[in-house]
Amino acid sequence: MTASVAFQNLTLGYDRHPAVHHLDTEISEGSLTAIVGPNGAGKSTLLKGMMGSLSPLEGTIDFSGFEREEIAYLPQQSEIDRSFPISVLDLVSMGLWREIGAFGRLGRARRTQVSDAIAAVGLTGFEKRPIGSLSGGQMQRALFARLLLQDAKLVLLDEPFTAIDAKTMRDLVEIIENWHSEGRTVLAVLHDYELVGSHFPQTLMLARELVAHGPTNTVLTAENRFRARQMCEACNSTPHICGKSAA
Ligand SMILES: Nc1ncnc2c1ncn2[C@@H]1O[C@H](COP(=O)(O)OP(=O)(O)OP(=O)(O)O)[C@@H](O)[C@H]1O
Repeated sequence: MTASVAFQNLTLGYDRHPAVHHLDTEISEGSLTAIVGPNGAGKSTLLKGMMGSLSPLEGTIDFSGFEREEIAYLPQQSEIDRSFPISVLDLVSMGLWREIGAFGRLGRARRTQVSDAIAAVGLTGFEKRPIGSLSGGQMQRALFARLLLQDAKLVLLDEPFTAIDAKTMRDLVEIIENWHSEGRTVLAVLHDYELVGSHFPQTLMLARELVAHGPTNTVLTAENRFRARQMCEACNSTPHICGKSAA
């Protein structure tokens, strides 16, 4: 059976103020999708809804063929607490928590897996470094190493390339493309339309409501981008008349 994530009349929000309105669309298994839209369009809110940290105000998210434990999530950098005193090795090892539990010890095979993941993101030699001492790009590499170990079927990335250099971005895009070729389903919130056009076959454009979803070349049109900006500006200036009303 093929898996999918179906959004049915989905409305998500905060204190009953909707940030994503009446979304109806479906993400198919194995797709590589960029989620785009202006600031405040509801992109991060949609990922939080998929992670279960926000409950729908209305409608449903139906994960057919995906178990909750098979979903990996990379939050925006600004939401990650880097003051916590752990090393790169500890952070990356957390990717194995499903197999070893929160306080389990790493056996030799697991230690090799962790070293391989650290090597795959180019951080060999950084194992003992506290995460608070890493640059933004090094931290993002460490978080991708943790994702590699999670071995998830569905990977959700919130602005994975913010504040990183071009080389790091190329390396991380390669990891994402490998996930895609392995048949994993990947959704990434992105702002760089050129990057989306060259590496992401599918795009979902949001402006609180769905603007368009489908092959990237049909979604990333000047007309859709203009409409998305207009819809978001209307929402931000007069939220009470934004689109359809929530329940
Ligand atoms: N914790 C929160 N409490 C209240 N409102 C929130 C909260 N988080 C987000 N919002 C509001 O919900 C709306 C959508 O925010 P969201 O972060 O999903 O947008 P986004 O498309 O990811 O934006 P950006 O591109 O700026 O990151 C915005 O109006 C935002 O102010």
